[in-house]
Amino acid sequence: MANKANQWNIALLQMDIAIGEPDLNYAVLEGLLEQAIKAEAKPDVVMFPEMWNTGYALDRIHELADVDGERTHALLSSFAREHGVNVIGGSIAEKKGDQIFNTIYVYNREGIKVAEYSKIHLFRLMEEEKYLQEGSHIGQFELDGIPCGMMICYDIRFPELSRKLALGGAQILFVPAEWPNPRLHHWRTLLMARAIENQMFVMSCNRVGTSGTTEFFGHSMAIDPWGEIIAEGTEAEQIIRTQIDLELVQQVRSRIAVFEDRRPSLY
Ligand SMILES: O=C(O)CCC(=O)C(=O)O
Repeated sequence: MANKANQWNIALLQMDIAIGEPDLNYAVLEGLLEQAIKAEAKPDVVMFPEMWNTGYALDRIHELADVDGERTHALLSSFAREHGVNVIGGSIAEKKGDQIFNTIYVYNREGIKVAEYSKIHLFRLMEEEKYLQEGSHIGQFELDGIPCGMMICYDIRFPELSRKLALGGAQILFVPAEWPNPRLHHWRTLLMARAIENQMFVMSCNRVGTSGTTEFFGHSMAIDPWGEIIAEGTEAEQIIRTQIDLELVQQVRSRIAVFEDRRPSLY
């Protein structure tokens, strides 16, 4: 169960990512995880950014990606079990056979992998489609009995996906990202829109730092089902902490009955 009935403490680990240096990135993440767990309000859920193991080193991704996710699994599964914490494992470059996926692993408090999701909309502006394989299913799962959804970065531009997750029961949407300048306005607006239109919590975790000439602005956000930003990161590496009460989802949904008022026969 969540901490108290339906309450979750969430920690968003807004990290910098060294491009093409998995050893460094695993070490940075381990440090942040240790820090996250030391807080007085122990997190129920932790999450990190997109492609945190390699960054966008796409031209060397076949040699750098985590083969069958084994290194990531060893770290995250044992962390989840040791500390009794749910883990939304950001996303990693994952090698399966000769294909590379951009994949999130989700662990429950026992350290069991309960779900995985590979990005289904590949971002052409970063030439993802030339190097990565798109996923073939959506990201729906439960943690502590709470229905959740997940998507990755560019996926938030596709409202049909979050609506499908909401219709499948999701009360909270998790979004790891590497969303760069100059599109802060898009990032904030799209995340708020996904929360408002689906009347669910949205938790996003973006990276900070630079990669070549590309700058990443952080601004990881926790947004409630009313669309209010309840926590937001700066542009520095940091842990953003928030506490949510999942009861709010039903309160907002019963106040404005969007799901009952839909007219799917017309659109
Ligand atoms: O849609 C955007 O503007 C950013 C998307 C992106 O950077 C990504 O999916 O990696």
